[in-house]
Amino acid sequence: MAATKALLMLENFIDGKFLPCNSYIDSYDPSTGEVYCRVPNSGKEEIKAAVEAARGAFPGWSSRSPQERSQVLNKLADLLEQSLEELAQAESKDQGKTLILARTMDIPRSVQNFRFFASSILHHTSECTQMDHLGCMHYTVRTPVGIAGLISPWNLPLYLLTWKIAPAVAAGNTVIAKPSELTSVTAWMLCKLLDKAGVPPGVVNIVFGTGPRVGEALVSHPDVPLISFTGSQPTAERITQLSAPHCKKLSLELGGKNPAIIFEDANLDECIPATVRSSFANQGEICLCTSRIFVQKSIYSEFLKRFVEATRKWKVGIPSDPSASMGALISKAHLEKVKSYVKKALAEGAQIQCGEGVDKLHLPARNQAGYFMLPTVITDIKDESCCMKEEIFGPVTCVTPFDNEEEVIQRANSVKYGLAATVWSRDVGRIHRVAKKLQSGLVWTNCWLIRELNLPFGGMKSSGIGREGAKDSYDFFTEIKTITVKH
Ligand SMILES: NC(=O)C1=CN([C@@H]2O[C@H](COP(=O)(O)OP(=O)(O)OC[C@H]3O[C@@H](n4cnc5c(N)ncnc54)[C@H](O)[C@@H]3O)[C@@H](O)[C@H]2O)C=CC1
Ligand SMILES: N/C(=C\C=C\C(=O)O)C(=O)O
Repeated sequence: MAATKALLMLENFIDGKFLPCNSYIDSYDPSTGEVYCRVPNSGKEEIKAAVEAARGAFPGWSSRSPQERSQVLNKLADLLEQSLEELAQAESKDQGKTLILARTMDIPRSVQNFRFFASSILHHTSECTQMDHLGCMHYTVRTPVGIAGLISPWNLPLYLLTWKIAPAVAAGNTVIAKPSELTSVTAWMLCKLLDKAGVPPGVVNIVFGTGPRVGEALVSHPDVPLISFTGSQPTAERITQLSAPHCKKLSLELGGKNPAIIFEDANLDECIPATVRSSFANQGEICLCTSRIFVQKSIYSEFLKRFVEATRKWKVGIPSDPSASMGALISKAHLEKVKSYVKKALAEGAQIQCGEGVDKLHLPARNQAGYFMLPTVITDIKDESCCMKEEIFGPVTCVTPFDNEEEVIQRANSVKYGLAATVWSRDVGRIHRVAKKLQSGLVWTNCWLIRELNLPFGGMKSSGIGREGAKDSYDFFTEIKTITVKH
């Protein structure tokens, strides 16, 4: 009889201690479809304990100097970096992404998040004004808000969790974080490093479980005055409703339906590989991924031919395959949802140029039940189609022709989202004009996903409320007060 492998059991981390839970949720390896880990199914009781711990730790942590907090965060960054390979292996297994991506993007960026906020916390200044005729001066001070509730998604698990934990604790808050129940392993591994880095008990508490159960308990708790959330728009709506009676501070980083606009003077040698990457990186499971590609009519046929050829070379493979560009999608339910969009497009008369239903996916026998799908390119689709309006969050992108600048701006802006856009042209004037008119929190021109962490990150319209970055995160995680002194 084959020996059954022991499941990885996670525990909550509250007040510096790992604590078991009364009930657990199964967590799947997306590349095989097998359960490999069990995640605490926490609820109100665990949130109550975490709030007590975070409240107890707040006076000590918030009264430390920025320099002292910075040292701790730098130490944590060093420890994460020393565990880079182990964390990358865990992230790839838990999420389904390629090991290469976890190694080169997710974990390095998690390290960078701590280093970045360890540095930026040292450089904030406050405002001061004078009213000499009244003998007054005025100045502002900022203080940490208190206990920060942080809720993160499954697509970039440690990367997005640390993007919230680092600025919150750098500013002197204590935190209760709830990672996605689908990808909790690297957050649990992070807990093992906190004590060694010098993070006092209760400063960072991580409570695992589902959104409706533990997520809502966190959002509804009256002693958690601030919620930072990254995830879907319907969940953001629910969080907003639950927070309203308490007037909580909210930062909401939500989805996108991001356009790429490709003008006839674009450098296609650069644009095509970058647009394949912007459409399909991380299986298309990044809120910044391109899902509507507008191509000027005169180059449409050439672009499409070359884009489809390049997409067919974007290999889908098991996450550890070094030649794979794409791994497995997060879950069976999500895979089915993404595939259902391709079916809907077909039913509307669209053409599938490559990928789902057209090409064959080759996988090893033990991965046949994994959540894989080929990168898929759709054409001949109307702007009103759900594939052109709704966030699919998978490896599916639509290509459509346009005639002129004015038309394409109007079409690009005709969705409820406004997160990220790319514009490809050699005409500098046009780039500035178009970038300014796009309803989008981020516009990358002649590139994609080059991040400047100092500057605001976030979306407009249904893509969210608030921005994250050096100054924006500091403003969000602190309260400002104006003090007037008459002398
Ligand atoms: N960054 C992004 O833009 C993301 C977008 N999505 C979109 O959302 C769709 C659904 O994915 P989900 O995993 O269901 O996203 P989600 O928005 O439900 O999950 C994100 C986080 O919110 C938590 N959550 C869920 N319901 C909650 C509630 N009622 N109260 C408090 N916290 C709650 C989840 O447990 C998870 O930690 C995806 O297909 C994709 O379109 C998903 C993940 C990230
Ligand atoms: N928020 C997301 C991506 C952020 C990327 C970055 O900060 O570089 C997302 O996919 O949800």
